[in-house]
Amino acid sequence: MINSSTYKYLNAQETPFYYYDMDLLKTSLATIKEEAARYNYHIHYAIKANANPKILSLIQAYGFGADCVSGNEIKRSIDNKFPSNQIVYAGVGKSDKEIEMALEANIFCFNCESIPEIEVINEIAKSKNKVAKIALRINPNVNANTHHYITTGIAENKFGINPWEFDQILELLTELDNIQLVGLHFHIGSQIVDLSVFKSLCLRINEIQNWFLEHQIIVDHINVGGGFGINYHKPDEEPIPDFRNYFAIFNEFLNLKAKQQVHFELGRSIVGQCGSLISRVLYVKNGINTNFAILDAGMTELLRPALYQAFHKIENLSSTDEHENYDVVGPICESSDCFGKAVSLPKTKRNDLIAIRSAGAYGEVMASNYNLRQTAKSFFSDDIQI
Ligand SMILES: Cc1ncc(COP(=O)(O)O)c(C=O)c1O
Ligand SMILES: N[C@@H](CCCC[NH3+])C(=O)O
Repeated sequence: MINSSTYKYLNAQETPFYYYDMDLLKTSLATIKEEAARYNYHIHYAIKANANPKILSLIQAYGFGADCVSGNEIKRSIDNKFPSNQIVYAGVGKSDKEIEMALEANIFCFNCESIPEIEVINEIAKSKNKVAKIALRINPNVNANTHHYITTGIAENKFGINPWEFDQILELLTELDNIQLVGLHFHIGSQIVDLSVFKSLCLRINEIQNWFLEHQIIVDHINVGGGFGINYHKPDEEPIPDFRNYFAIFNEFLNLKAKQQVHFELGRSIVGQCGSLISRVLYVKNGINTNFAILDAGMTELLRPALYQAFHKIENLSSTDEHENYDVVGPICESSDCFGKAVSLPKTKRNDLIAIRSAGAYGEVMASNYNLRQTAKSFFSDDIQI
């Protein structure tokens, strides 16, 4: 929600830009910390959701670890003071160079996604006289009931190790001296709002963990990944997802062994609601069946609608007139450059300020310079002098 003095400040800036409500982020972080503490859960923030340094240093200050998917994300985490021993590193395609730098940085754990990757990590660790701690990222074949493109834990997906490879993995672990198995890791997808999916995940993890126990393997931690979704339709009514019920599911359904820790990798649920993309109307023009509101922001600033037909609430911050329907589009030379069709907005005109809400996760990080666009700036509520 943007009040009138903030509006005045934002309206004086060159658009488009990202605007972050840092009070909301602080409240979200405090809530997560409190709810996770009930069960002694360990939270790693998924840097991929938003790697803006100012956001990272605030998250780090709450004591969370970092979940990374590239060498550069590991570097960015360390630069923003995330302790290396709280950094986990997943990804199906870790390069030798990235593995080397992660070993040099002494990260907490590699979440390994294939047998050849484990062999390569062992080889590189050996050359450095180190022992790499690893967790097995397992593909549990649990349907996340979310958009097809952001489902990661069904058998057809490229992510993780399949259960039919477990015997081979056990053999390998006895042969490799520079690998230490410390965890089992799962991440089945993103924007999951149906909590029963997490119950199904827990039940499947129990089955998988039992297989390992039958083979005399007890790991230190179970990493259940991230994926908890946000309410894109009601960012003001539900600015913070229901972490209490979310964490309670894992407490109820996950069978843990003594001293076993539970790790989470939360991205969207932490930062999603605190960010908005702020843009200005360049032109309103008549189409055959619709009016187009053409913004100065496009899919280059926020790709999600073009890539996944994702819904983001769109608000006209400058007008309170009667509502009309608009197709809200960007300036990019692609027909998919559309933020919403038949969006009901107060009568909209050139230079009105538009907020595209819930853009804190997978917004700024997925921006591109296609059409040689300028990189959008970001503003933070706590920097605004009113
Ligand atoms: C391995 C892994 N962990 C955590 C996340 C964070 O997911 P989310 O932002 O949905 O919480 C992702 C992204 O989906 C991921 O690929
Ligand atoms: N980028 C996706 C989520 C993918 C998460 C990374 N595995 C989104 O905007 O919803």
